[in-house]
Amino acid sequence: MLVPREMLSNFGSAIGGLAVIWVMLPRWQQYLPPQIRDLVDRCINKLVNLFYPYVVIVFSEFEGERLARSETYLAIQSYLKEHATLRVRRLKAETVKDSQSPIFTMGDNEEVTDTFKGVKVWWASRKKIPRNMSLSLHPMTEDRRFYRLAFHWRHRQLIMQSYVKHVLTEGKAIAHKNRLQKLYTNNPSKNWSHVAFEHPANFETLAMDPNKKREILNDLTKFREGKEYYAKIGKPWKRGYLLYGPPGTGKSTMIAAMANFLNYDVYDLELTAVKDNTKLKKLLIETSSKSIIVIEDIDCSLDLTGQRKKKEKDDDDDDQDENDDPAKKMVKEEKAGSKVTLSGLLNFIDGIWSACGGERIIIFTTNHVDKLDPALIRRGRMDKHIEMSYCCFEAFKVLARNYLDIQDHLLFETISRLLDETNMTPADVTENLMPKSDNEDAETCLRNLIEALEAAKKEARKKKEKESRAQAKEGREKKVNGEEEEGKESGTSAKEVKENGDVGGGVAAKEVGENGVCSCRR
Ligand SMILES: Nc1ncnc2c1ncn2[C@@H]1O[C@H](COP(=O)(O)OP(=O)(O)OP(=O)(O)O)[C@@H](O)[C@H]1O
Ligand SMILES: [Mg+2]
Repeated sequence: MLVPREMLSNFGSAIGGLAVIWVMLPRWQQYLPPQIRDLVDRCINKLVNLFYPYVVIVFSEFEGERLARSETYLAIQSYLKEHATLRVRRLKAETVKDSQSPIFTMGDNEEVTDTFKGVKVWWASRKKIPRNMSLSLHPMTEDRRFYRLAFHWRHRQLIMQSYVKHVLTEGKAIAHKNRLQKLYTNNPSKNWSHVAFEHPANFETLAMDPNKKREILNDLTKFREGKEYYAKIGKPWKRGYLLYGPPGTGKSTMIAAMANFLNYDVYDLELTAVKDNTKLKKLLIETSSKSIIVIEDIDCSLDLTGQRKKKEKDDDDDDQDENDDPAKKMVKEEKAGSKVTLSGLLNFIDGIWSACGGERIIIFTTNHVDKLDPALIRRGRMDKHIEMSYCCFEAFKVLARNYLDIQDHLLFETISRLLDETNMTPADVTENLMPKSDNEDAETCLRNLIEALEAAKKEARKKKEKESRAQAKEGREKKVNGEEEEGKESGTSAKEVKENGDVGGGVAAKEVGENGVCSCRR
């Protein structure tokens, strides 16, 4: 009930006015004995408390010397937007930075009530117009807006210790939910620049084994809600994921789905554009909480694999290609310009980064997990290793539902058998499931997929046969070479023996010499 409180408020103000008069007139007071003065003081206090038993807290929109917009005010605004705006008649539409759409907040001088653990509180949105209407460089700060929270003094403890904290936590969560997600990228000239992150991937549309998917979702949920848990076990609130698997199995799609699920920003870290370890530290320190830091194709990014020698050799082999391919040349030049090292990255993940902020996920992706230095991906750094593999039947069913709106079909059995017999990435499966023209219905798409699977199976069989022929040929050549070697060795000894024979006995030397020639021929 707002009215009685307002009436009380007015009456209380009158009593307060009397109290002020009393305090402001020290000349009267000096003629009274101190005991009487104390008594009058106490009575006036009691009277004020009796008629105005409310405590009022004011939260201003701008604070500090530089009049920055108060985060507390913004959190309260978000909280009230969610909990109270439906009950007020006058609303204000505001465009807030990083928010997806204008937000509707309580209009000036509106009031609403809220209840917390059975206790009622009163919120009012107020505006103070300065008397001096002089021109200002900061016109928006001229109108001093504030929220006024009133509650009975009996609940002072509960409101100040729990309710305000609850409003701020919930308000921040609401603001975070409504904000625009961002995708940050780094480049050599500027640390991070960002665009809106608008990837449509989600776990519903991600094709993979449902049990594995559930496990990942549980892991992410546990992480997101794990603030207290991480504090309890004394571990920084961070988690590393390694996604590995052949190209086109959904590693990048999985990252986008994770970001959408958690509503986190994404920092796509391009290591080849980072000059050295110092710059790397600076970049990572600048990341905000509630974010995913991604290093894609970590095995290709830099010399992080600990296989420098081999890489150098590969690079030499690539020299010829680079002459033809300017893109390859550019990558090589970028790598040559970057001095980020494996130890730099590891030190950072384990060291200083652990100390700054929380709620960050780091993800590495690779096509060649076996090439990575074990130090880089050991548990504790990369806590969870997720294999993204070729399309299984369960994953296909998700794709069929997404692309063709079908849950079941007569051709599913054939597809299931073919998927068991051959490897096809989800990317290739999706390509076949997409209708190429308006005339293609679901069945045509499934038949296209069957055709592609059969072709892939044939191709794989041919490749296998070719490989086994090559292996057999190699084996035969080895055998022949081995025999020749053996023969040579026997021949040499024959010669030696022959030489010896010339010294010692001619018949024996001839016999052995003949044997040697035979063994070679054989
Ligand atoms: N598991 C999947 N679920 C749904 N769609 C997928 C999946 N895997 C691949 N796709 C489709 O294939 C396309 C390519 O997949 P994506 O870029 O995620 O593969 P990747 O594993 O990151 O490949 P690379 O190793 O080459 O980076 C995606 O845009 C998506 O349409
Ligand atoms: Mg990728």
